[in-house]
Amino acid sequence: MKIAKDILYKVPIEAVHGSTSITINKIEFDSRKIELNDVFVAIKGVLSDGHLFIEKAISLGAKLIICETFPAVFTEGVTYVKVISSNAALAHLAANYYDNPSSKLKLVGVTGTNGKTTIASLLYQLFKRAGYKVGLLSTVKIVVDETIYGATHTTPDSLTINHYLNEMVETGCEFCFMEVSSHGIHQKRTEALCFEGGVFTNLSHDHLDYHKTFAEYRDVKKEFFDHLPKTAFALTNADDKNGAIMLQNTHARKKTYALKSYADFRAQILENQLSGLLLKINNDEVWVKLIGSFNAYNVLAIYGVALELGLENVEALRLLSELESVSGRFQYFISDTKITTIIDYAHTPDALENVLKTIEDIRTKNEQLITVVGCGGDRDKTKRPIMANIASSLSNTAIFTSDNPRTEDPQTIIDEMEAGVEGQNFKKTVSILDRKQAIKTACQLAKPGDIILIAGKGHETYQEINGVHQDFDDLKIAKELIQQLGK
Ligand SMILES: CC(=O)N[C@H]1[C@@H](OP(=O)(O)OP(=O)(O)OC[C@H]2O[C@@H](n3ccc(=O)[nH]c3=O)[C@H](O)[C@@H]2O)O[C@H](CO)[C@@H](O)[C@@H]1O[C@H](C)C(=O)N[C@@H](C)C(=O)N[C@H](CCC(=O)O)C(=O)O
Ligand SMILES: Nc1ncnc2c1ncn2[C@@H]1O[C@H](COP(=O)(O)OP(=O)(O)OP(=O)(O)O)[C@@H](O)[C@H]1O
Ligand SMILES: N[C@H](CCC[C@H](N)C(=O)O)C(=O)O
Ligand SMILES: [Mg+2]
Repeated sequence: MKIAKDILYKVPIEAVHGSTSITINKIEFDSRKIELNDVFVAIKGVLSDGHLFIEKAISLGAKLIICETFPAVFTEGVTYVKVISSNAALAHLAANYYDNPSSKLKLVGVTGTNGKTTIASLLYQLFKRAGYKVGLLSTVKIVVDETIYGATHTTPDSLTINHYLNEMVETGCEFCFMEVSSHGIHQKRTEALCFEGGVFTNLSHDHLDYHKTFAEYRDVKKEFFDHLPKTAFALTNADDKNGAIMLQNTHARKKTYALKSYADFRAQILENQLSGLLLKINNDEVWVKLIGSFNAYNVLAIYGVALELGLENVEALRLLSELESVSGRFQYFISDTKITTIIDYAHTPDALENVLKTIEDIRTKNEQLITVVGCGGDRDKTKRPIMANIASSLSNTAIFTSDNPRTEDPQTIIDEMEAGVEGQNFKKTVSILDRKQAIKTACQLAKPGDIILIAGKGHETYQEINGVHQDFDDLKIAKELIQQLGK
């Protein structure tokens, strides 16, 4: 049981109607979950407006209503608090409700278009290997030291974040690494958290359905760094043209990493093979099992964070060399006939181009590259033709197929992809609606030594079609087909 006024601490309040000395049960922002004596936070969403459900919440027992506009009539015995932003209020309420768990461990947020899951997951792995209890909030999963929970978002809502942070504190975790998505920042899911550090990876085309312009998308990411405290570090990629912009107005300790520019943490790629990368980080050589030049950036960012959090240089380098790849991020297997199949979550033009260029760097001319790729439905449509163009120009064969069509017609998505293919590349492409058939065709086409890239779904174990999640695992299916076909 908590007292209303205690959990309202730091919430920017405009007006109050009723008493804030009441005891409350728990906080909800979905009226359907309200129980007796709960707080209902009314949020103006994308699809509907929580303010329309205030009456419903009260009928289910809500005693404290947090809203941006007062209703026309007040209900007796219910307290109403008018706030400037319900999202921001929710963030503070959630942090207060769980006694500010983010201030009781070292929390590091990773933001940027690509690399968040990789960096956050590998930091989790590295600090576990260093002997600490650690937490992780990522697209793939939520981990409280060794207990794994499913993830629904890259950055969950603030109630969920604080719930798990609290569990981490209770379990004795000293560190937590979390992904900070642009939706998360925009919806203030991370607003009341106390960060020890922030990392910027890179910025490229994504989510322009939600953010409308690239500048708006960039500024939302920057907001995360604007809000970091003086005591935190802000580590940015100096090779990315938006890297410096991110730190323009931050109060945090500014640190940079780069392969091409001057930076606090510098690396050089000495070798880049299918078995890993040999890097020279500052003055030390280290062999890591991760593949592809983009992973040199990820490794360098991880190294920077490890040092900023107090690990010794030698220990950080040793731990880097032990890291294992993250599920669905350049995950691969080699068949009996030496066909290499790579599963990668690349679902943006930039990520796809990176993965294809990485394969280009490590393959010899004799091997054919067959790419299977689709684009998700109900998401940014403008990336479809661009991704198809990239796949068809950088592969010997590109097979366009369905990703998660969601509520869209999968054939329409493929048509929109095909529109981006340049004339001279058209003969290298084929469209197969059914993802399993598309993967099967790639396996049939592949000759010994060839490379198959299956892009877009990475770790996902389902395909979402019209609201239904059907079992689908790219890695499992590819392994089965390769075996069935005796490849
Ligand atoms: C577009 C978007 O970000 N939507 C998020 C948003 O929901 P919304 O604004 O659509 O909510 P809404 O349905 O309009 O409802 C408004 C309010 O009314 C409430 N309501 C609604 C109905 C009712 O009967 N009673 C009631 O109280 C709802 O609980 C809500 O508080 O707030 C919800 C609660 O936090 C989120 O779950 C939801 O994420 C949806 C499911 C989603 O798909 N989000 C994706 C796009 C997302 O956030 N992705 C990023 C990663 C992107 C990336 O970098 O790859 C992420 O961090 O996961
Ligand atoms: N530093 C990087 N630069 C460019 N591309 C990268 C980088 N790291 C990973 N990628 C590519 O982007 C894909 C997605 O990587 P990852 O899941 O780590 O990113 P993310 O930022 O968490 O993405 P999401 O927003 O979807 O959660 C990977 O599968 C890989 O192809
Ligand atoms: N976090 C990403 C996931 C996309 C994954 C891809 N498989 C798809 O379904 O579009 C997003 O919400 O845009
Ligand atoms: Mg992610």
